[in-house]
Amino acid sequence: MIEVHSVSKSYQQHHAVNDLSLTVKKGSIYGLLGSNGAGKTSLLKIIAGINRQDSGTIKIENQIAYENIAVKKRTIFIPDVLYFFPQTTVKQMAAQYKEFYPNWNEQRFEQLKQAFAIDVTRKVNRLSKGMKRQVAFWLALSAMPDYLILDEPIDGLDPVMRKKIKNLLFQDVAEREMTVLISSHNLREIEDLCDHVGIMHEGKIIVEKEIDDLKSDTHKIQIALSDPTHEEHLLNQLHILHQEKRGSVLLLIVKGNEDKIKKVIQSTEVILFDLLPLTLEEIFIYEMEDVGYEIEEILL
Ligand SMILES: Nc1ncnc2c1ncn2[C@@H]1O[C@H](COP(=O)(O)OP(=O)(O)OP(=O)(O)O)[C@@H](O)[C@H]1O
Repeated sequence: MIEVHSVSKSYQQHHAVNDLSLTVKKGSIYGLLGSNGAGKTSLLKIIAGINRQDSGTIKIENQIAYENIAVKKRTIFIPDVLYFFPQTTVKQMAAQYKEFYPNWNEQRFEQLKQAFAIDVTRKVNRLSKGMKRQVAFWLALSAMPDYLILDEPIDGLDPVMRKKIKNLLFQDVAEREMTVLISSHNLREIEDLCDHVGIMHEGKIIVEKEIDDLKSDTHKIQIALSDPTHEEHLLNQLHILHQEKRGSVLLLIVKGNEDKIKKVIQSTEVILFDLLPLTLEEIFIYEMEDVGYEIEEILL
């Protein structure tokens, strides 16, 4: 489990991370979303133990992460800007990883040759941007980390490779409870990957949700009342995130338990009542509206 408690980090006068707390449960995939400059990289570098926070605590499995070799041997951070030693081949990088990471799995490295299909004798710095990223994943997944921290990992990968890497991540999460924290500025890009999503803005988490809860807890409803004078009474009984009127039809985004919502609506006479599914993007649009933010200004 990764526990971030009240962490702040400033550069000169600028608060990159501002009193931020979050928890990533063991075996889950947490998507950290936010616009450019929201503070994602700053936070990930602190969690990975590369930079030190000004205040607050970071614990990985109850241990302080900063300068903790035991934690670092089980954690891999793939940064947004990759670095490989000059003149080093894929094979030489693998040998260095093998030396540092005690769980390095040579058999897996060999197996993944089929997925990545890059000649191991090639110098990594001469590979294309997307191929370098593939090598970073190849090495990381062969090191069998318990914690994988990924900063904008999908950038530069083609769609086939994205799918392959997502499947490999799912496999490691399902089979050996690897914990993944992944940053992105694109909700659509990671919505099928994560079980938790947090949206970061100006150094803070402004909305944080478990995807299954979110999907089962937010509903799009179309309704037309037999007697429009009952509208106010009905709306007062529901937690409404958004409402629109199209003629006599009300379009509502409502939070809460589906059965309870149905019960409330069925206590009023209706001539139309539909409960429709919502996309994750729609859910976030309304959730953020509810806390006073426009998603378009932060993510899209
Ligand atoms: N080393 C540094 N020195 C000074 N300011 C920094 C430094 N690193 C980050 N910042 C500032 O902290 C803020 C957050 O930056 P950060 O890179 O964490 O954001 P981000 O959410 O990862 O952005 P992006 O999506 O563009 O990568 C920015 O205003 C940035 O200019």
